[in-house]
Amino acid sequence: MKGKKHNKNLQQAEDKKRPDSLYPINHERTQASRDPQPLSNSHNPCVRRGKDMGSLVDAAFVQAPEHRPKPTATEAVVGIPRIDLSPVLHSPIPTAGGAAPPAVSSLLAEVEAACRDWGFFQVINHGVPSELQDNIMAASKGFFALPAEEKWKMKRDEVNPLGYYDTEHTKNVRDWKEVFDFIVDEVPVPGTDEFLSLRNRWPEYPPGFREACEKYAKAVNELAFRLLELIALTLGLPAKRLNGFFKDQSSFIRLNHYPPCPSPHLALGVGRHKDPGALTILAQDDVSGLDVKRRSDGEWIRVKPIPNSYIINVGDIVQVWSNDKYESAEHRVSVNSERERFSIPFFFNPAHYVEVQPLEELIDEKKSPAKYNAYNWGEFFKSRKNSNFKKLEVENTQIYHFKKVV
Ligand SMILES: O=C(O)CCC(=O)C(=O)O
Ligand SMILES: [Fe+2]
Repeated sequence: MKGKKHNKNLQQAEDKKRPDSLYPINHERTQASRDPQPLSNSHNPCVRRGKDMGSLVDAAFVQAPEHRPKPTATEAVVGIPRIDLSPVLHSPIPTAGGAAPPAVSSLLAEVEAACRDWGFFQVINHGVPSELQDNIMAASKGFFALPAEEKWKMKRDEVNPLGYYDTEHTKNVRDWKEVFDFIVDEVPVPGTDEFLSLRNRWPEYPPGFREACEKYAKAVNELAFRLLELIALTLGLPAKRLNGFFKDQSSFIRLNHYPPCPSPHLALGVGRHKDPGALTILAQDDVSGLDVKRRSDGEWIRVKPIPNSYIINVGDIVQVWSNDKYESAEHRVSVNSERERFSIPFFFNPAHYVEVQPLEELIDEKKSPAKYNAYNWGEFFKSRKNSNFKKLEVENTQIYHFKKVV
């Protein structure tokens, strides 16, 4: 993989061959891809080093040719909208959009256009103290730098999907990353099974890890509710119309670490996907990598990091609630061979028992009938988590499975 000539040969072979035949793959490796094993390199858990292999990308990570990133990222002249939240930072959000002061009305218009045209936007002046973001980033870096044995003490299993994990698959291709997940509200929810009554795992090292995570979660949770209320207003609903769904919320935070990748043109940090929850609030460091699929032409657009901002995207649940007024946009994470990248998404999810369906106020049986059948969020979440845990032969649950046939 090191020599230029070898790279060139790989490049030429790319579009002609299936991914599995790109490398000198022996049967043992292919088998290992089907049944992921813990990897032993603590600094770069995705790279396998072997006598005969140098440091190659395991076949499990290789994307099909049509899903591989282009050698250079596209940075749009007009990228995802940047929205200044200061009009609602220090004053309460009005209960109805119509009664809003002019600065809030124009903010609502910006949020509405961003959700409609991109499904993504960046926010500045969001109210989360930068110190909390710095602390959790430092905690995340400290944790992922631990020896593999230490991280495995926190390893996720089939009963409790929280904690450390380095073999997640997106659409059945392994992601070039390691993660640590924790839930925001650790309250037992009556009537839920073991899988859904989640308990956080907290590592002993680095010191202060838990405190940094919990303080950060509290602050971003406030931002999440503020965004939810703005979105409700843009749908012509009372500001707090959606808040009830988040009593007993199942939101969780993920610490993502994308190590440098020797073949960034073949693998992805996270394969293309749409977030299944309501909203995602993402902090990223200064290494770019998030690509959003532009709705107008299907082009992958790289999101430029803005220090101390958040990237917001609407998830599948907002798509269903809004009956397709807003669509959850496809995105992915590209990796690079030089620098590791850290990101921290907050997945704002309702209670497990919520039945997700188009909001009745937005439905008119004649003019705009409901486009989705109701589905249970807990069941959906569970089937998604199970499919990310193992490589399956079939596609996992998607909201279009609940789309009504008209
Ligand atoms: O790391 C990122 O920029 C995005 C990660 C992401 O899309 C996800 O974890 O769902
Ligand atoms: Fe995502």
